[in-house]
Amino acid sequence: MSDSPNAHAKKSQTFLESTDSGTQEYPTDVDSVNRLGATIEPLPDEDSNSVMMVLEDSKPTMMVLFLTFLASISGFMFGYDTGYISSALVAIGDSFGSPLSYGQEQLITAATSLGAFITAVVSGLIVDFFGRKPVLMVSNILFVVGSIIQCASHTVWTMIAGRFIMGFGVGTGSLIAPLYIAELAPSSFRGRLVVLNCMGITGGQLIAYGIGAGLDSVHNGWRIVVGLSIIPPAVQFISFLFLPDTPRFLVMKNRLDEAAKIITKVYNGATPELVQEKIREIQKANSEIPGDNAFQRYWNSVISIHKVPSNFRALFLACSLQAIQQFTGFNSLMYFSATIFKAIGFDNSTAVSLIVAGTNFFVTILAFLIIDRVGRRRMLMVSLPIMMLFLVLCAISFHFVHISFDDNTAVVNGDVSAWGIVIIVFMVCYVASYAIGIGNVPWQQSELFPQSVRGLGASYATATNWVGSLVISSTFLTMLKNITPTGTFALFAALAAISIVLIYFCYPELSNLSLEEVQMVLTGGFNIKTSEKLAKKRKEQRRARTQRKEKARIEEEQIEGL
Ligand SMILES: O[C@H]1[C@H](O)[C@@H](O)[C@H](O)[C@@H](O)[C@H]1O
Repeated sequence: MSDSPNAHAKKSQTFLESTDSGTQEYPTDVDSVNRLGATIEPLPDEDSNSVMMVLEDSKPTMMVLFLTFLASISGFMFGYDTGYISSALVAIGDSFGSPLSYGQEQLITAATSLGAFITAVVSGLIVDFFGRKPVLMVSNILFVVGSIIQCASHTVWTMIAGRFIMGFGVGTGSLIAPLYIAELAPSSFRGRLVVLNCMGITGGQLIAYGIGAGLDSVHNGWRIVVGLSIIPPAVQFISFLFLPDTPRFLVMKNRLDEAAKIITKVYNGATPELVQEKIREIQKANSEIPGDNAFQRYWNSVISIHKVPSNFRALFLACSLQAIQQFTGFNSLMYFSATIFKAIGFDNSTAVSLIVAGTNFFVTILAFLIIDRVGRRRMLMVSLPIMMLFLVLCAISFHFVHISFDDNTAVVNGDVSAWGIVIIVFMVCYVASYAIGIGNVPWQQSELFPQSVRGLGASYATATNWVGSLVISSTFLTMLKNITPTGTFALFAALAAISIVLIYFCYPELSNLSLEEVQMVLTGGFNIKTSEKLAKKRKEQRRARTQRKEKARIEEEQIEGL
């Protein structure tokens, strides 16, 4: 039942007052953190039996791994659908009557990013109301419809329409999959499990490049490449018919019994008492956004995300990281590396591009292995300076290579020189340093927000990603022509330099913290020092607990052996 107008007005007023002061959520803990000058005193000590330590420390259950794997199919589709287009553009040839013009190629490529941008914005509105699972399933339908239209298309415009609709699916999936995973994962494994989705993206890109190259000379082979993309969303759709939404969403909707059932399944060692404690913890971190209808609630979340200081800090960080990921230029290589390598003079440029996609994928596996151990902040502070270095080296090397342009701004000819090889080596190093840090960390975005604005915040950040991808993919060739490859790579390097300063001063260490602790860190400032201390403390506590468990296990074995 909805509130009476008076009651609702009062609720909204209280809400707005509290958002002004920024103390609406987590009154006790956050106040203590602020009072103590952002020390970590109010947090549980090593011997505490708190939910944070027992549940968040637990190894992911089979159920969590299974759900993460299925959700990562969205990542795979994101990668596959953005990856196949470079080979398809070549393979389409004159399937639509005449060869594609440069402008048509741009439109076909950009249609998916544009569609993705639109749904990344809209989905933020709906995931918090309808749930993560139903919206994910709708994205599957959009993927399939988009693929079918493309497969059957005989004109450029139907192809563009198919890519656009598929983009709706890509945008929605790219928002929800990491959100779904982050909300399920125990905190000490959250980073890794979200990176699994990134492995889906980079693996999808690699496979799309590979299949595209393999079917290059098959008549209408590009239709097979597109047609294959129907299978993963169909599998994901059917699986999710039988699978749950996240406990955090269910608690938000007051469906506590369902939430309890799932918490029991996703956390190892979840006794009924711990499950109840976990639910209370989630409730405490969750402020219900008031409003009589969806629009009012959406509007109030928009206000909350901008006016509550900790929410706004989270928003600033999530969007900045996605912008840094895109504006430091990686996708220019993803989409145009074949063009660049052709310009430098390589005959089999698609094969050389496979090296870029392969490096991105394999280094993402490395990121998967270390993200929770090394920490997000440290990975960024190592990866960005190395990236900047190799961007500068690429810029310098391009100065020594002769590249010319035709009227369509496409890059042509040039001899393979020693500098050409040097550029490839530098690019591979650049891609590796990208993939170890900024290629993955921004997708941890959901952990920055409290669940009352998590969908909205993740949607702003995902939309930033797609705008960046759209801008870079539609301006890169023009930049090469107008400010030269040296100027273009120097510009990316300059943006990387600014990013380093931003991360150094603003991005706290969030690895190993529970989603509720992240909110405490972002209250009253960016609290870099506090976050580092807290993350370290959590890590040590975890190590000590593992050692204690191991010791107890050995002792038990010895007693049994007597
Ligand atoms: O994290 C992903 C990944 O790095 C992809 O390779 C890239 O194409 C995407 O734009 C990015 O969001």
